[in-house]
Amino acid sequence: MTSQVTHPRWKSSSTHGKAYPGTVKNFDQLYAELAEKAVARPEGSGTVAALDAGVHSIGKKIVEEAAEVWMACEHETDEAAAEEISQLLYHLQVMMLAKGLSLEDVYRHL
Ligand SMILES: N=c1c2ncn([C@@H]3O[C@H](COP(=O)(O)OP(=O)(O)OP(=O)(O)O)[C@@H](O)[C@H]3O)c2ncn1[C@@H]1O[C@H](COP(=O)(O)O)[C@@H](O)[C@H]1O
Repeated sequence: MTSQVTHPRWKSSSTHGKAYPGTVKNFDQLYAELAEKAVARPEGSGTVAALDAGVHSIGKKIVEEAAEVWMACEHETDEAAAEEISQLLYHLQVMMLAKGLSLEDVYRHL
């Protein structure tokens, strides 16, 4: 049987940025920013350093962040859980770039 999860905040929060301050970026915008950095390679970019470290290192970071998401969701505040989830999404995007995968490559499986 398929279980359905419902959460009141899914209904009340905007998915189009209206509920957030102007500085907040969405998933596509972050990917575009990281893709640009991968090419321009600005000094001090953690993304460039992560890409240079390679797929193995990025993979380890993803596993670490995934564990932090799990722990935060079970034992910490919703805010902490949301922050950990954002970090996991970031590292997944870094892996996509390392592998040369576009957003469309991933989205077509959703
Ligand atoms: N959204 C993120 C982001 N989320 C997570 N992280 C990285 O992931 C780490 C996660 O923090 P943790 O506390 O879990 O890990 P940590 O063990 O303290 O950190 P490390 O020692 O492992 O780096 C952070 O320290 C960052 O290095 C991010 N790094 C960058 N971004 C965004 O990516 C864009 C490009 O960033 P730069 O490439 O650094 O310019 C900017 O918009 C940033 O805001």
